[in-house]
Amino acid sequence: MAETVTLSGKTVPGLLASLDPLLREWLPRQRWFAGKGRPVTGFSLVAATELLPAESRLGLYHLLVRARQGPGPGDCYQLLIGVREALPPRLAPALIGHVAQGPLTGRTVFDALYDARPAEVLLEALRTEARVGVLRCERDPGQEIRPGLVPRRLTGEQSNSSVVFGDTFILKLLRRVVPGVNPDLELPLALAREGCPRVPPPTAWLRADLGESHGGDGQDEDGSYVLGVLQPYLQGAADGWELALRELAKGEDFTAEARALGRATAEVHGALARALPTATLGHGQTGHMVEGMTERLDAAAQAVPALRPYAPALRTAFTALADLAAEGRTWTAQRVHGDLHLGQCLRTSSGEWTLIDFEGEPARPLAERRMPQPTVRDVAGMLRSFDYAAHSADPPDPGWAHACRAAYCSGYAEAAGADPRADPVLLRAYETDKAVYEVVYEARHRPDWLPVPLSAIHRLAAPDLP
Ligand SMILES: Nc1ncnc2c1ncn2[C@@H]1O[C@H](COP(=O)(O)OP(=O)(O)O)[C@@H](O)[C@H]1O
Ligand SMILES: O=P(O)(O)O[C@H]1O[C@H](CO)[C@@H](O[C@H]2O[C@H](CO)[C@@H](O)[C@H](O)[C@H]2O)[C@H](O)[C@H]1O
Repeated sequence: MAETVTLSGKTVPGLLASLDPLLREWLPRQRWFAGKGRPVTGFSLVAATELLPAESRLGLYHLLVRARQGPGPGDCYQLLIGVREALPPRLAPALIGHVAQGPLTGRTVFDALYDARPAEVLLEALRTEARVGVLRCERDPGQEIRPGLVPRRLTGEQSNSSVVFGDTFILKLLRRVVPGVNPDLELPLALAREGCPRVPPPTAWLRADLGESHGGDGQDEDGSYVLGVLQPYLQGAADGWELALRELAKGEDFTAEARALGRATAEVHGALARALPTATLGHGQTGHMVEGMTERLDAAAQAVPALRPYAPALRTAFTALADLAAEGRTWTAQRVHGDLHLGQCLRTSSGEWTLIDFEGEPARPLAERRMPQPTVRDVAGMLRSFDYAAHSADPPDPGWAHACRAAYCSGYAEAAGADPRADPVLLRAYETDKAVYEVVYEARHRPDWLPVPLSAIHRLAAPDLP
């Protein structure tokens, strides 16, 4: 049984003075730091909540800080800062630094998510729907959370940070946060209401309620931030990326799984279309969409020189779509996953495919991520992912990707009643847009992987070559 704890909720004057020089060094080194490549020039505090006072053996602070990087207010990050006299060796990888100034002088601060006690404190707060400082915990009254579940931090490369509790729940704490409705909570809640079994239903969630606008990136700005979501942990589930690589290494066929994944995607799309508003994209909206794709391509070509020679040919994928719209073609749009790839698909121990991580592409503005879009966008993401897997194999196996891509589209068509391949212009535009995104993503986060999306760019730029 978890030890009960009273969360302090105090604010701490001067806290940032203690942390600033250490965070400047530490923050840019984190996998989830979104502003890679530009130095952090300073911080401003959006909110600080003391959970456990620093005078106790373990101090714990919840922080929302903006990291300035050049002009503009900078991105806002969620940090859970632990404070101890000294770190035990098991917490060495969590070290942020030794404080030399301000109220925490002489103490050691660390990323508290590496430690069990802070994670227990968070779970207990969610379980009891605690309200402390600006933090608000809410939960689904229909799901039980047993007290005292043992936490374990996930160690994989992530855009956010996750903790598993007793193999029963997983808590994802968002790292770069923006005010407004977050699709990572909004869509799973809507799907749960719709009774869709393909997505784990949110059990509890954490928000910061700042009451007034604090500068965000879109129309949804309302001073309320979604900070984390607790959901059932699918014990024994395997992620699609690892499964695909395993089958590739063995030279095994993956088309049955690809087909099942296509069906699962179509079912989730069906439920989203029932749960949330849809739209028709006419000439104007399609033009806007094409403009966005073209702008992203231009920005990507600026940022990644290897993309430049392909830009004119890639642009034709977008102009072809604009031409169809000019002839009067329209498309149905609805809420979609927004960043679907094999790593977002979990195959449960009973063999069912489940989709996770509805945050959308983290780098895009929230308002854009929440806009209705053609479902082909997710299909394109998955098609790209089969290609990624095949090109990560040694030697690359384009035939494997080709077979999986076809099987995925067939599975999708079976469940949706419409085959994404029936609209090749739309599909090519979205696949191109996704490959361009991936080029930028890899250049920024994993330069060694850049050849993978670039090989697709090469093919997409010359679609008629064999
Ligand atoms: N409900 C779940 N059950 C089991 N594992 C999960 C679940 N949700 C997420 N995971 C694991 O956690 C990892 C990170 O989750 P994800 O939502 O993709 O976070 P991020 O946005 O940080 O990438 C996933 O790749 C998956 O392995
Ligand atoms: O899962 P995230 O929300 O963090 O998504 C980001 O990271 C992904 C990589 O971890 C990245 O996906 C790309 O690499 C995958 C293999 O690692 C591949 O399956 C995907 O098809 C490819 O796009 C994703 O784009 C990015 O947003």
